[in-house]
Amino acid sequence: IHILRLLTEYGLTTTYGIRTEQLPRFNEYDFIIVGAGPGGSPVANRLSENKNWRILLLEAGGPEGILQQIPMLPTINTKYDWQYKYEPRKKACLGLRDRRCLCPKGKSLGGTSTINGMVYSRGHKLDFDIWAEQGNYGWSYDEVLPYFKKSERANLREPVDKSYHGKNGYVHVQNTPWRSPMTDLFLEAGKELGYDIVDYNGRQQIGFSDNQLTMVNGTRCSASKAYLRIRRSNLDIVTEATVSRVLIDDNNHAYGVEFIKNNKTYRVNAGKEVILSAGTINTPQLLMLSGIGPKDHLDELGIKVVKDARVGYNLCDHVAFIGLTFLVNQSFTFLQQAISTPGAALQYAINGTGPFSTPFPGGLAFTRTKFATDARPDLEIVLQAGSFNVDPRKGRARGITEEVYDTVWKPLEGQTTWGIWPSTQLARSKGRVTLRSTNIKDHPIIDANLLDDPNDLEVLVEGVKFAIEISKSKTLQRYGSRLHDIKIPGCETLEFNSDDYWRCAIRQLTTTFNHEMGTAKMGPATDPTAVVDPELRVHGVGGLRVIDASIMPEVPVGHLAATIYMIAEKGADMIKQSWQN
Ligand SMILES: Cc1cc2nc3c(=O)[nH]c(=O)nc-3n(C[C@H](O)[C@H](O)[C@H](O)COP(=O)(O)OP(=O)(O)OC[C@H]3O[C@@H](n4cnc5c(N)ncnc54)[C@H](O)[C@@H]3O)c2cc1C
Repeated sequence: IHILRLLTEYGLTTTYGIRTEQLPRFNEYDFIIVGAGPGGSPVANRLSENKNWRILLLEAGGPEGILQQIPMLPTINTKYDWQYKYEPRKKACLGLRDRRCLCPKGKSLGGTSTINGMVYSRGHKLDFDIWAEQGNYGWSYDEVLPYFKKSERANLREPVDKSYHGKNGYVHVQNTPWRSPMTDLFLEAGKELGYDIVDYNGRQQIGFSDNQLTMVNGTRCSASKAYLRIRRSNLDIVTEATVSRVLIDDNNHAYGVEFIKNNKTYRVNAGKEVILSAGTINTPQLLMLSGIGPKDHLDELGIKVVKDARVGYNLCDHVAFIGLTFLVNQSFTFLQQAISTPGAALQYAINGTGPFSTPFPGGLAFTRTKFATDARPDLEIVLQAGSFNVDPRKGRARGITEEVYDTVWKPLEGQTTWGIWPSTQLARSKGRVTLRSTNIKDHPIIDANLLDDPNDLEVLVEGVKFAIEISKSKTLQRYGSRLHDIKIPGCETLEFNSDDYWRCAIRQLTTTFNHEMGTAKMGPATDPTAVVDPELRVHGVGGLRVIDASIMPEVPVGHLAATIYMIAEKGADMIKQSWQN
């Protein structure tokens, strides 16, 4: 029975098959890795394949929890989440609590892959060719595809371009065992609009698709579940250990880290390298606390400058709009009330299938708007088979205020709805992460600067129009699909459904897909904005690499984790090669 297996694996033990130590067993390791997300976990696994090396993985959070294993259950805003927020700005997130978009980040073994939406989607071919053109040797699509495949263990329904997928990797990629009827209608509407139904990780990204998800046997497959359930005596994993800085000697060489556990500070040495995989927010925080960052900012805080570098800049994300709701006459969508039945729970408990086995019942499509400048899709739409009226917690989790909920969604309670979240893929607005203080426990300042570039807003307006076209398709008209027309607070004076109305609505109900990236940008030494080189070594500092979402020089299309697994697999190989020579 599924639930018994879950309880055995995740509920009755504390380490879930992952061997952890209370404290490092040695004073020195060959490699110290900071952070156990999709960046750090694969690196710990691959480096410990070399039995002659001792590896230490330090993670600020604890082990994953049992609830994180059940895809449908939301786990953001819990102890497994750092619960960051963006700074308020004048151009986005205006209708949200305190005018702040939320920035959840996973805090446990597995990192953000334990709280994410589980969508497995790679960047577009051209994304990586552009990285390579910028002087990042080794990162063209043809060179990174083998690493995507190396990380993946695919078991997918058709359509699937088999030659693009891996079968023997650690990350399980599957379709959800249970599919909402709304997904089928979405795909049918896509066909009606002239799109192909595609494997978006294969030959062609543009088209409509069912989700490919990082999951196995109806449960979440996080980075730690994938890569750390190995028992190797040369790999020590210490949880609840928050690294507070990298130790760097007078020759600008990293020789270890300082970390805090149970209010005590410890030091541990790295004979070969320290690898930062603490994610897009915490990696720049750690770099800056260690003296690697913009000189003026470090001076302000009295931090001794080791290397003046553009750390924290280039913050980018896929910005999205969450205010689009459609109504239908028939109850074919995913009603929370319907799935929270004992029957659905029992189905999951026994077989690991049914609605509980899906993180969000939907599908997605990539397309090019009139603003696209090259072959890449600049718009993604994600189907939500049920809007916030179906599950108000989801709205609150995105920062929707009670007042906005009561005005827009409360009148729809009990009715059948669906929604689409359009998202700008090649977002041009750039933000920045800075330190709030020199204390590791203080949340960094995250100024995402969303929708600063008008292009990002206009692509979303196109996304809204595309969603309306889908609603107008014959397929959905059979169910009387229509746009919900209660105006979003803050935009009442504008003509409903005009471009200006949508511009206003998007600025009110903004979100991101929480694909924050780019704050320790990869680039050659000739690029003054680069923090790490194409082999992920920090420019100007020896013995220190960054392997996580922060190294991405430009925003790729799609969701992020698949690309981070690729970066980690490739990064681990580069480390192995450099120590073999
Ligand atoms: C709500 C949400 C939904 C998402 N949905 C998807 C999706 O469907 N598909 C997708 O591909 N991506 C999704 N993402 C994004 C994706 O999960 C992240 O981009 C990815 O996990 C980032 O990997 P990372 O290794 O760079 O960092 P993280 O996964 O954030 O891992 C960093 C790790 O470092 C640890 N750490 C941080 N600071 C320290 C320190 N000082 N000392 C020790 N340890 C530290 C953290 O606790 C964490 O475990 C989503 C994200 C969110 C928040």
